[in-house]
Amino acid sequence: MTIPSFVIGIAGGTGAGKTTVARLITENVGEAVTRIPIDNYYEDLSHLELEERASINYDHPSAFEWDLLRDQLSTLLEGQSIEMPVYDFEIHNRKEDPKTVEPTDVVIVEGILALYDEDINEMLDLRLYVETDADVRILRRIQRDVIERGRDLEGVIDQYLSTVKPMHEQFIEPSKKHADLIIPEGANSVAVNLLEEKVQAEVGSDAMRDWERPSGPSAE
Ligand SMILES: Nc1ncnc2c1ncn2[C@@H]1O[C@H](COP(=O)(O)OP(=O)(O)O)[C@@H](O)[C@H]1O
Ligand SMILES: Nc1ccn([C@@H]2O[C@H](COP(=O)(O)O)[C@@H](O)[C@H]2O)c(=O)n1
Repeated sequence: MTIPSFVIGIAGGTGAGKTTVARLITENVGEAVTRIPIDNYYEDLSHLELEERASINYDHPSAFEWDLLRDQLSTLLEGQSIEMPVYDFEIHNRKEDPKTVEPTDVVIVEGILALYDEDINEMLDLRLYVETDADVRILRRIQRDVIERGRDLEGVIDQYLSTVKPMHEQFIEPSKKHADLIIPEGANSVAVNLLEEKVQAEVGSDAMRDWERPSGPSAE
């Protein structure tokens, strides 16, 4: 594999289609891709009761453990494995056991604030922002949170109006200015096909990577 990996950041509002885009652009390259959902880097809140954890603002940048994400991403880019935390949305906390993640040719860092942090942005080779209308996103979110994340309708609506929407406007939408590409309507087939080709090229041609990177082995 190539070191450092080619790193793609995928940001966008809740329900925009980030995970779907990440899945579609990597589905033909097997294990050459590692996905780092930044949800896994929500602060460890084991010291709080479940009820207190449920009322945290999870859309504010302060909800994330950025130092850990920065450290683990750089470790991965140095070619070493990491013990990535794994998040459980039903208990609003990390699961007990982390997951061992090995370095791969392509790494995808995905989450609402994937383009927020300056240091993380510098580690990204390609910055994507998935843009989908707010009404579509909230409808998707209601469906997902109720079916998959053990929430009730009233709670999803309250959370959306009190934190999700205002934080989107304050932090997530403005992070779009860091994007190299904006993908309208999420998984649109033209964008997905182009990005899929890019991912396959990164997995398939180590030599080209070295040409492209000033800091790559051939530049030394
Ligand atoms: N382009 C699309 N067309 C229709 N449904 C989509 C599209 N993209 C995503 N979805 C659906 O919307 C929901 C949220 O998508 P997801 O990729 O999980 O969003 P995010 O990761 O941005 O929160 C999922 O149920 C997914 O299947
Ligand atoms: N305990 C938590 C943690 C996060 N959230 C919400 O998840 C959203 C981000 O995930 P997406 O897949 O939608 O991008 C974010 O908007 C948080 O509000 C939560 O509800 N509970």
